[in-house]
Amino acid sequence: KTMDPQPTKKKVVAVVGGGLVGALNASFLAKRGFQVQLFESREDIRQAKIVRGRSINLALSLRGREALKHIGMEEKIVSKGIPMHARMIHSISGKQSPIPYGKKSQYILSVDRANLNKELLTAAEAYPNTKLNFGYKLSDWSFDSGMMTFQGPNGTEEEIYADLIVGCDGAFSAVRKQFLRQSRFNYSQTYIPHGYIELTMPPINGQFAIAPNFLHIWPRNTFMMIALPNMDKTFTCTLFMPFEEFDKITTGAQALEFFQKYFPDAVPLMGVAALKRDFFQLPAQAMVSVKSSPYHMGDRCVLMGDAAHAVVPFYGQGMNAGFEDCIVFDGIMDQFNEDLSAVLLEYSKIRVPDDHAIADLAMYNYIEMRSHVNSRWFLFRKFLDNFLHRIMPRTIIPLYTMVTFSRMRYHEAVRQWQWQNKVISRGLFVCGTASAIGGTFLLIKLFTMRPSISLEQLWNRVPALKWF
Ligand SMILES: Cc1cc2nc3c(=O)[nH]c(=O)nc-3n(C[C@H](O)[C@H](O)[C@H](O)COP(=O)(O)OP(=O)(O)OC[C@H]3O[C@@H](n4cnc5c(N)ncnc54)[C@H](O)[C@@H]3O)c2cc1C
Ligand SMILES: COc1ccc2c(c1)CN(c1nc(C(=O)N(C)c3cc(Cl)c(F)cc3C(=O)O)c(Cl)s1)C2
Repeated sequence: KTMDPQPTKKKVVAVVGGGLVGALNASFLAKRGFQVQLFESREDIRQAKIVRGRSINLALSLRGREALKHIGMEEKIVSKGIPMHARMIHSISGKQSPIPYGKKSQYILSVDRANLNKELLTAAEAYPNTKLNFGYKLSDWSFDSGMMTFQGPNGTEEEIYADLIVGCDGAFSAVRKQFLRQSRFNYSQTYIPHGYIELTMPPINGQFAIAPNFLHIWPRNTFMMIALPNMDKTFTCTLFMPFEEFDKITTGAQALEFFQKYFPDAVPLMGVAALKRDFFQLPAQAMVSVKSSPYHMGDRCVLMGDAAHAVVPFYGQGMNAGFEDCIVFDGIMDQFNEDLSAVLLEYSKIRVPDDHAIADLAMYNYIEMRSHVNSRWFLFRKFLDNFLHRIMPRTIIPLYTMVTFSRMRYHEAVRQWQWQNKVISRGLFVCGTASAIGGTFLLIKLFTMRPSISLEQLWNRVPALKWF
């Protein structure tokens, strides 16, 4: 009688980092029956007071929602989010122009970061095979022994073992440090010259100061401000500006003067005193883009979320991409029946091209937004996108639609977008030459048939000419 196969004593998986991705990942892994130990350097944010630092609210879209759905959290999080069905573009004159994201069902959600993090930690903690450890800061780990070294809550150094280490410790990951010692590990980080601060727009007479179900944008080329609504009827406004511009504004009066020049409609909505106070509450925060590959080391360690790929926020996809990492990893665990060396190798092979693609897209969008995007250009671009999509719905899909409202792999969305750009530019070229030839032919005909018409009569007769 063959020996009954030993019931696999489920492996110990350590999740390092209890931010958005680590907390979510703990649930994904606990659901699979692993012994999950989550280690977070900060105190339990469910007990601590609100810590300022990262963006207060975030845009949650389809990719992130699919991950939440996987652990049964989608409804709970969506119910506390505010739908944004369109962008609201604010021109310098204060004119507001809505641009829908798409059909009725295509909306994004403004969610509160701290609340999301708390809900995800509580969901992970609910699993009997999960333990959350706060005040544990990883300082190193060993590939061969699987031992991790932590600075424990009372300053003690603790060595803890895991079969698998999942690095979800953010853009400045300590888990990734070991990867940097590894040959053939590729790593790049780019700080952009822009920083950001967050300002608040309070409710007026208990109501939202501006339309709530919109992502408000004040595009001003090198400067840009966006505002996302909160459940308490405030808006969190994020001002993006080069650090050297922030450095020039050192007094409340200068801050006010700057806003009156570039965002005049926002001044009365923020309140002059609050604007002067909020502007200097925190120094402008930096934004870094991190790309790395591979995401794994043998069958011992894998990086996910910002630890693997921190992206600039100009696509609202950082968290959504990190959440999608969890779905992809989980799917590969099924595919390879949890054989970790096969799973980790496949995960890097599949996920690196996609996370690099969204990192590139976000950086591309940052460069586009800061160079020539003012409200007229933004409106024109989105109008063109939506117009072409309407006449050729299956051929031309706006890039943001593929990124925000589909699960299409990020690198495939980029390929499709590049193909579309070729089709459009070729199409425009053909139309351009055709209309030039047709137009010239018409003019010649006009002149040969009625030589009497003078140029300024022609000028007056063809109003479109006045644009040239
Ligand atoms: C201004 C701004 C706006 C953004 N807007 C959006 C948006 O609209 N939509 C979107 O999808 N994304 C957005 N993002 C991106 C999003 O914030 C990040 O992608 C997301 O927070 C990444 O989650 P994470 O868990 O991987 O990393 P983090 O959120 O950074 O969490 C890392 C965790 O690890 C812990 N940690 C760090 N080092 C250690 C250590 N050595 N030991 C133990 N624990 C450690 C940290 O305390 C932290 O809790 C935005 C980012 C910024 C900066
Ligand atoms: C909390 O801090 C932040 C900071 C930046 C962002 C968000 C939250 C949420 N963001 C989203 N961006 C898109 C998008 O696809 N694009 C191309 C856009 C990109 C920019 Cl920069 C923009 F201003 C509008 C759009 C737009 O189309 O509305 C979404 Cl869709 S949501 C950017």
